[in-house]
Amino acid sequence: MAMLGKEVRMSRLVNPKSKKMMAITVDHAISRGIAPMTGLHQIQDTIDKIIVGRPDAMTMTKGIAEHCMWKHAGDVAMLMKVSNYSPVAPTKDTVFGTVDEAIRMGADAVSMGAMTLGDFQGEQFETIGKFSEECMRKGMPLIGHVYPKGESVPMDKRTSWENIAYCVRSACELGMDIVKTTYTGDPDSMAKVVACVPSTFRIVIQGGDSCKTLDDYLQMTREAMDCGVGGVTMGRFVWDYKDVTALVIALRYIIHEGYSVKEAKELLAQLENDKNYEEF
Ligand SMILES: O=C(CO)COP(=O)(O)O
Repeated sequence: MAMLGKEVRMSRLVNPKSKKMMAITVDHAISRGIAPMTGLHQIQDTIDKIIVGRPDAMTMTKGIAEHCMWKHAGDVAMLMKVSNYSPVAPTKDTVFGTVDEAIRMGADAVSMGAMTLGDFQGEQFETIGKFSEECMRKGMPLIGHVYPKGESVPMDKRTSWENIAYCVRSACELGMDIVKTTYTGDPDSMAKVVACVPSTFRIVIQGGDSCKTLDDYLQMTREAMDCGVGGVTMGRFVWDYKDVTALVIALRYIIHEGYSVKEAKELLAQLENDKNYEEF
């Protein structure tokens, strides 16, 4: 029974045609500080704009879900983030939520973070191991936000394929179902990462750390989808964009409809102009 529950929930996260997952995340404020996350200040408004663009799922903490998701109940899969790091302790995630809460709130997955290759890897992995056992028992998918940002990793090695592969493989070994991590920067090295886990294990990418321009962002998304990455869980670039809904739709067309960067940019320009979001 529990295994069926997991399958049912996983199916809500993934587009049946493309088999990719498109999630937008709004969980950053606790980790990174509220002041710099200007796109999240008006949190209800930002969530509303994202949902008009119809992503498959949204990642958030329980408190924001309780306040902001009543009017969207059932419109989008909810991924319940149960841990976060802090602006003054960025190498350690602390757990503040439970699997039972996520189930009670109608979530389709539990999501938790870990920073590898640092002083706190051991305790974070220990926690993940316990959650993966409980999630399996209760039919709940477990998603990791796993990055090589521990104390031993220099800044210029945070996207090396070896370190990203280590994160991805660790998440798989700890019993997670999906891992969200950073794109390595090019499709050949990302394909090496993808090859380091069984094909049934889903890798999705974040966006905010790696891209400066819209072109880079769309290009990264296209390349990632083409080299075996199973989707995205994107945040900052999306909700910092001037037309949040239009960008969610343009990304959805890259991820699910196979759009090229050029086609996505044309669609984005059209949407920004006519605001005719419902048609897409
Ligand atoms: O780091 C993240 C928070 O979970 C993910 O998203 P971005 O990098 O796209 O902002």
